[in-house]
Amino acid sequence: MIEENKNDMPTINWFPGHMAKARRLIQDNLKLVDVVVELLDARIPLSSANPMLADLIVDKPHMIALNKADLADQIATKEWIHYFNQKNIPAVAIDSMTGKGMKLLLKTIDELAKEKVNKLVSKGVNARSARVMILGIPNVGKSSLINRLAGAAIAKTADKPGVTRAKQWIKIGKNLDLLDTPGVLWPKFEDMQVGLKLAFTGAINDEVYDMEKVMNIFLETMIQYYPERLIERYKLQSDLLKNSSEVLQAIARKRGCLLKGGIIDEEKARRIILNEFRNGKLGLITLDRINSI
Ligand SMILES: Nc1nc2c(ncn2[C@@H]2O[C@H](COP(=O)(O)OP(=O)(O)OP(=O)(O)O)[C@@H](O)[C@H]2O)c(=O)[nH]1
Repeated sequence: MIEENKNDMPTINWFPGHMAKARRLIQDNLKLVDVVVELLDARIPLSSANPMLADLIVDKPHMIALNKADLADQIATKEWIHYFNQKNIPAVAIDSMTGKGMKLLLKTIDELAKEKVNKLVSKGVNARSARVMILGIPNVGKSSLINRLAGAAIAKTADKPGVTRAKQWIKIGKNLDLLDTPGVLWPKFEDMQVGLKLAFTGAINDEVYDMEKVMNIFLETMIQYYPERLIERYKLQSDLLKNSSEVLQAIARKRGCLLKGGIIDEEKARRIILNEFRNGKLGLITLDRINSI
């Protein structure tokens, strides 16, 4: 059990002023769109969610895209999709780097928007493209997704008169316009576990947290859920996997992380492990699990 200690948590600049500003910006943009795509990190679908989102979007059609699915445990991703579907929230797994899942994403947005567009048509308004915006916490892949969709775009539309002059819309597909700037949600920090997972996945800047503490807990998590990945990747003896400090030392030795006089360079080993996790070299890993809700 990890002790909750708020003082250990990184301080990012999400103090109330920033949150209020982010909230206002999102609320302004929400007025312009028909559908909201909430982008989550497939490795941490709970920890990368912003609990205030529901209040912000009220009854706007909304779906979830689990991004970075190429790095997540595929079985866990399927379970998460099922979990959200049961709550009547459409959810799809995507990889914004390769474009995997984009077709299903667009189809799902289209379906969500249909009702709104049909309503306009029934009121005698000419059918228009549905408008959509992407929301998510920092580093979840919002720009990558927008670029990916824009790359496939038929054309980029200029400012839309009558909507707002400053907004840029990207035409994606026949019937969709995407707001080219995403909404940045603030991550939630109150829960120590959530903060740690945000740190593992790079949602929090590496400079602002205690790498030693975070990596100890990362290794504990790996020992608990994915011990075989550590064994495979670092060719460890399975009886070594008792605690994070032994594992760290063993990995450091295997990787030649040594300082003068043969002293182990733990800091270097921590960086190696973290980078390898983030690059998917430890295999496909999901750190938020349904059975822990
Ligand atoms: N493996 C993988 N990496 C991704 C994916 N999408 C984005 N990334 C990477 O994640 C990092 C963050 O992506 P961005 O698109 O900059 O994220 P963002 O949400 O716009 O970030 P902010 O500008 O900080 O709000 C980059 O290094 C991307 O290359 C994905 O689907 N798979």
